[in-house]
Amino acid sequence: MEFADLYKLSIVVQGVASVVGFLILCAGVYSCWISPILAQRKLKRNGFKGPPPSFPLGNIAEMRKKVMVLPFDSHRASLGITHDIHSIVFPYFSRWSKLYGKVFIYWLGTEPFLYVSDPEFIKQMSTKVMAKSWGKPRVFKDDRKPMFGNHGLLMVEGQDWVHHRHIITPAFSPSNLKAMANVMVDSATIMLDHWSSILDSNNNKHEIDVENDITKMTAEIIAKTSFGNNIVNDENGRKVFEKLRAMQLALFKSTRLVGVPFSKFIYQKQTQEAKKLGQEIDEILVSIIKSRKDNNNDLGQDFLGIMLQDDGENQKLSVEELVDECKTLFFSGHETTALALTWTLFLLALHPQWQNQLREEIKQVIGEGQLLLNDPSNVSKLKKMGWVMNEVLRLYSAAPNVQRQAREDIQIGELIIPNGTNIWVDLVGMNHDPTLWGNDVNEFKPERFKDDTIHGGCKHKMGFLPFGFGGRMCVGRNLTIMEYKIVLTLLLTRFSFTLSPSYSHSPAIMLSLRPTHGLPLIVQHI
Ligand code: HEM
Repeated sequence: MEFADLYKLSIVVQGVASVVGFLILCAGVYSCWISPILAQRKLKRNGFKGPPPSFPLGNIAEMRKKVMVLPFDSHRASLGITHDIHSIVFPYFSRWSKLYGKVFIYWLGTEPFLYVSDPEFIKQMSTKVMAKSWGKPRVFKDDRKPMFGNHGLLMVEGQDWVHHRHIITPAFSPSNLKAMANVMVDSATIMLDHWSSILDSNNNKHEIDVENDITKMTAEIIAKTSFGNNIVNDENGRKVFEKLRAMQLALFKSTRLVGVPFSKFIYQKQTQEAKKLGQEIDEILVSIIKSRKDNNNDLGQDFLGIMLQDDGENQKLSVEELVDECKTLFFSGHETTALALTWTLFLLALHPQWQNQLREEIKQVIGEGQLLLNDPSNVSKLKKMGWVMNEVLRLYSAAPNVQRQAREDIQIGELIIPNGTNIWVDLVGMNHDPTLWGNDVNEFKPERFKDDTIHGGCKHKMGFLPFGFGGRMCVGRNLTIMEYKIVLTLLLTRFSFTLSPSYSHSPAIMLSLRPTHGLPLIVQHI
């Protein structure tokens, strides 16, 4: 090629590169700036109010100021133990809802979110839109991809969601759950025997961080129920189990600027760490799934085995989908249950009379000694324990919110929720709303569920949604209820609990609602 031709070619290449660069810049400016401004105008036209956002953080600056966890000592000194936690964990929502009502718009970066803590609005929303037509916020899908993938039940949408839900629901059938009860008894007993040996060498009284131990135990239970009993001894199984927990910690550590353009580049180290762990976990899960598939004659009755079964009607899930389902079940299946148990022990430590009432009920319903081992599913008859569980989920909602994204314009009364708007249903806000529960809203009163076991006397039937609402309601709720009752029965029949002086009351949102400094309790043999 002649020099002149080369020169012409390089001019053309430079021209094309400049045009491509310009187009990328335009696309960036449009999606990060112009599109959010247009969305904001549309929301205002449709009657939505809310705190004014600024570019590029939206309302995050104001939210982050208040989210900061106070240092251990100053927090202990400044806070007594109050169950009025909405203004502690979501001070900005608490303030904004006084200004703008129970439905308003706020911004995470350049993403508009519709805040909702009005049960009537939720009722109307869920009658207008079918479960499969809701989306899940794209910003969260992206942010939590290493944990849940994009093909697990929590994140899939549309017809894919229908397909996944259809395959996964049978795994939680009563007969499958009954078969899982012994796994729960075994794992809980290992933890309790360990506590016993600590007490034996400490004059029957010792401080134990129960949150830590309970989380490990529920993680072991979900690992065994997902992949079979051998998973904790198997080399690959142990690795995947450890890496899943490491990734969870990596994601908890970081308070990322979700919704802010290019924020991934600011938190590059954490993003890379979670991504790398995510890839390693995927590889190990693929090898576990493949070897299980090769052993076609014995797929097993754990979650993985059930998901692999072909009922002749449904196409099975692909390996990629199975990997995401395994991760989804692991993360959504142990953290929330562990927190429900942890906050229960906290509240029972403050209310020893309820420890005694539950022990009495256990004695009456289950009897003493070995009965639990004969038929662990007997625990379903423990009614008072059910009230306690509901009251704990009300005061300290393990899952503090439910999220959706509109995939079409939705008209609710006079308002139109524009397509693409993210929706944040504030369960903590509703659970602590005196207009729904009365003036004793922040008191621990399990008896409010005595005559109204489902709604606890809440003034609106959609005001208490610990497991979500509509067709996307939690698929694991029956498993949780059984696990909660089995573990709590075993705990209360062997030990008594009081709050340690070193406990600092600092509930905080780290995906779930957690005690920031753990839960140290003084544990004694009965
Ligand atoms: C105290 C324990 C639990 C609480 C408070 C809880 C709460 C929730 C909530 C609020 C939702 C969202 C529902 C919605 O979007 O409307 C949900 C969904 C889900 N939960 Fe749970 N959950 C718990 C335990 C579990 C367990 C043990 C598992 C699995 C073993 C599980 C698996 C899931 C899955 C897969 C979804 C997505 C369902 C779908 O979108 O179809 N959860 N849960």
